Amino acid sequence: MSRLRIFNETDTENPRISTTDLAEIASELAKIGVGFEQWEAGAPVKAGDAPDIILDAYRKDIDRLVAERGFKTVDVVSISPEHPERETMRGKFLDEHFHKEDEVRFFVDGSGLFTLHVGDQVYEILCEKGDLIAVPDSTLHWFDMGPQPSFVAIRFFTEADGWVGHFTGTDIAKRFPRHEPASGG
Ligand SMILES: CSCCC(=O)/C(O)=C/O
Ligand SMILES: [Fe+2]
Ligand code: NI
Repeated sequence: MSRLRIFNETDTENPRISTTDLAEIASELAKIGVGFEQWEAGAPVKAGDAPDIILDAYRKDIDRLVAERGFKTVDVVSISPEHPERETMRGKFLDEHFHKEDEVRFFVDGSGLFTLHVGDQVYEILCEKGDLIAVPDSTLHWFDMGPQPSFVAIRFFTEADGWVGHFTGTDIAKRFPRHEPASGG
């Protein structure tokens, strides 16, 4: 279940808001210019599937979004818990950074934890299958796929170069919760 928690940056343990209500999540995030929508993610794809399979399965949605918003590049991050490079891939996004373009991601399987640092507030968003999130350019943030990653996200870029992160060098991300592994068998 998708979830939003909002913290003061000085209190990493007690969120001042915690909600799984999708309308409330969208409305809180809209206040900081972040788009949060639910899209149908019914194609039979799973974490670890090859990017081409994902792109073929979601071609219609991708083409629509590209036509509407003028994206130049689309790629896929698809990682299962068995991925041999999972630690390296996890480490790539774990520290505070920003992009010089909006960060638009459509989760079509699994989950991941986005955390945004806006002013003195920290917005932790648990994104799940079916969530489309659009974070404005220059927003400070980090992303945790967890130690046993299991997700597929389609990424949309307005820059031809694709993913470019600018790291701030702060340690704020280390002080906030990480993505907890799913419990149970
Ligand atoms: C959810 S897709 C992988 C993470 C990513 O692209 C990013 O920019 C995290 O900040
Ligand atoms: Fe990012
Ligand atoms: Ni700050």
